[in-house]
Amino acid sequence: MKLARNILLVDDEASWLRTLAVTLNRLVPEAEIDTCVDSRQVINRLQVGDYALVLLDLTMPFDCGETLLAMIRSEFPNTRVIIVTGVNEVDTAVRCIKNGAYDYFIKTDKVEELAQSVRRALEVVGLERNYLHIKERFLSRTLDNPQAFNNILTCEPQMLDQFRYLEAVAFSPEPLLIFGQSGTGKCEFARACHSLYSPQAPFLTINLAGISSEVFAQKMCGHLHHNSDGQVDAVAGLLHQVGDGVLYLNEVGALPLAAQITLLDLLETRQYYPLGSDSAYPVRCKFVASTQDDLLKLHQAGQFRSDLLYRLRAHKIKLPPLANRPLDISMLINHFIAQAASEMALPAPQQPADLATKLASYNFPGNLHELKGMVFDAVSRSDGVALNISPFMEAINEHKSLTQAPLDTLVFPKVLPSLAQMNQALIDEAMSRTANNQTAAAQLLGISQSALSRRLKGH
Ligand SMILES: Nc1ncnc2c1ncn2[C@@H]1O[C@H](COP(=O)(O)OP(=O)(O)OP(=O)(O)O)[C@@H](O)[C@H]1O
Repeated sequence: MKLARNILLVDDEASWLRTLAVTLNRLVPEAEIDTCVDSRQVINRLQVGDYALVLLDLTMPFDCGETLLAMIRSEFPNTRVIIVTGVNEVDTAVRCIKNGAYDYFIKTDKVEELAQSVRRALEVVGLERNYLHIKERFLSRTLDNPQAFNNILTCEPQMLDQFRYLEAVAFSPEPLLIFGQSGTGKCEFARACHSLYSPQAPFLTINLAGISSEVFAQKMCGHLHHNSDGQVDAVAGLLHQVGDGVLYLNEVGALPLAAQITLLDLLETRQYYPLGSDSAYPVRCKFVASTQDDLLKLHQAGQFRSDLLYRLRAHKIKLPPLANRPLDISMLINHFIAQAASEMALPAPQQPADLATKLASYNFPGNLHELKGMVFDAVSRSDGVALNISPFMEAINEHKSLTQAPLDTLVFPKVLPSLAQMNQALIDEAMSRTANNQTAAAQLLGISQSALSRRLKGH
């Protein structure tokens, strides 16, 4: 289930129906429009078609509009009804709204206003359907499409929860925001979302780190170039290329403020204009954005728009760092050994039984990128039987020496103390460590007991 977009237009005047269908096709291009001239067929049509919205005339032979309105609201509560009629009576309008009509228009009203109301009704139905779907999926403990997660190995319960959540929200047309350090698997999750949402359509990525607002607009929307000979060259943007697929916005936190407005506009209007063109095209893709930065903090620092932030995180996934997934380490090492051996055409060496335990205290600052790199290095250095563990031990020892360094090294404050202050601090420390035993303290300081005694008296 994606956008709610099926609309049934009901009116006994065939020519009016045709005109209305053409107008709405133009003003609400994302809608799929059917017509019905015979009021007796409306309920049958609703039973077989998945209509989000019915535009209903009031005065028709056989079943009148008000009767149909009551039937639709009771039998198809998830379908909205907008009355479009020649009856310009306040009483009738009030009665229809009270009986559940979403809106009421006179046939002579401005079509733009009707189109706006149609858009809003489709959005409301879409949101309701999404909410129900997400609730149902999330409450279920099993995955319907486990194959979508084939490339994400894990047995950590917190990650499996994220699978179920992703499966529940993948079909929503709202954006998905994936938050996690580099190498925690954000791109793999975006791909899993694509496998669930639109596996037949493209998956495209745009890296936003360092991009300028102009390049962003051009890459997204494409452009038309008007040559001097009157010819027009068109360059298709990502929004055109991706079609109904998934567009992955990598590092959205790096997007300049002006480009954030462009993105917000795309998300809100679901329309775009190629540069150099004044024709609007519909945005049909799903957006998945990733970030290593806390967007709320970026917003507080004035670097990220709050309206975009709230729009992007309609659905959000937070991926834990690898150091918090101890159950996965051994399995991931085996996975990367197999991958490395196959890519380098080498025999796959065996993982030593205690390697994962040795790595338990290592914090993997580069997450899976780092683990993968270590395994590839280890496989290339192995004899084909046992995995060479030196790349792992080097990282562990480096980590140890970095974290222990401050203990063995003097750390001076920014403003250096005077020699007299340092002397006094050393004497105080030695006296305190030896419980005020002057002989022992003098030994620690490398001076005689009488010299220490003189200094203490002087102090
Ligand atoms: N759970 C997993 N099981 C197996 N391989 C994984 C898993 N998670 C990630 N990988 C692999 O680890 C590498 C890093 O993952 P990925 O690119 O998805 O991370 P990322 O968070 O998007 O990184 P970056 O922020 O640098 O773009 C990739 O080669 C990916 O295939």
